[in-house]
Amino acid sequence: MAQQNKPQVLGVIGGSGVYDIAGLTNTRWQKVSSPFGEPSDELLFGELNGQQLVFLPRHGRGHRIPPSEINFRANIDALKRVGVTDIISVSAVGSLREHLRPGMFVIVDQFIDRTFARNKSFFGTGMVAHVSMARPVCGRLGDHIEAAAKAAGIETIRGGTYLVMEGLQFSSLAESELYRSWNCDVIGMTNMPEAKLAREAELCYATVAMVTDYDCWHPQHDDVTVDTIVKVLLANADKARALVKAVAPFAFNDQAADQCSCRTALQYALITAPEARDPEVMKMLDAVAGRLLNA
Ligand SMILES: CSC[C@H]1O[C@H](OP(=O)(O)O)[C@H](O)[C@@H]1O
Ligand SMILES: Nc1ncnc2[nH]cnc12
Repeated sequence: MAQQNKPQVLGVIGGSGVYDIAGLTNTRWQKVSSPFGEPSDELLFGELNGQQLVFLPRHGRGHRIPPSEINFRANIDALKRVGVTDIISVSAVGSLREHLRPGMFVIVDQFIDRTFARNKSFFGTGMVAHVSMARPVCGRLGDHIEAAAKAAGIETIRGGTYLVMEGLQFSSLAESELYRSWNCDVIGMTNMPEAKLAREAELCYATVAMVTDYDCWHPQHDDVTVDTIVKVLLANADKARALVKAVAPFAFNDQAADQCSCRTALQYALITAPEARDPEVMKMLDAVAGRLLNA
């Protein structure tokens, strides 16, 4: 069932403060069309140590697109379409825990999805599928990020629950305290439905969450503002770039990648009978579910 001999291509989705990626060679920005609409921006193709890497700024260059209006489906479809197999999401987050201080990096492993105004699936009427989100991030990719961070001397915390809120406004104090009572660790506005769609597209997905603030619950810290977030992001941008660079050799040289369960996430997920499938919907799924539908 594993996908044999598929070349590994690392994709990086850059969040707030990360609108391109330094140190790539043979770079070109290129428009990629998707049946799901417009991705956030052109994709930046480049090479890192001779291996292909594809970068997409989640909010577009210049941070034009707010979280609720990001076309997550087009972004993930475009990355899959150009051959990306593994996605590292880089995201700014607020901390809901005393010990997660601004400047720290967290490799999150769970999400609580509180978003409500977004297209959350590639599937629907005409082709229904239900993938597992029990373990929403790729543990294998998480291992590589952890190893790379260690090698690069970057302090990271492994594990944590990311509460995904709709926004665009930041949380009220009551909401922030509610999420803390749910044992959430960090809060942001973007990693859902991104992680769900990556799973549907059978892509490995892991998040590096960069803590920028204490949201609004900490009695000794000011309530979060964009200004504070940007200041902390700027101070940590080099660290984020160094981490992406350091992960690449680990991710590129992983013999176990083909066996990763993320890559067969749709195997037992499709439920619509072949004769009940809508050909138009199937056409749109050519990249996302091509492994099964074109077989
Ligand atoms: C600019 S502050 C709020 C903004 O930052 C985070 O985005 P991303 O995950 O793309 O770094 C947060 O989720 C909000 O969208
Ligand atoms: N406190 C916060 N709430 C939501 N998104 C964020 N991104 C960075 N900090 C945040």
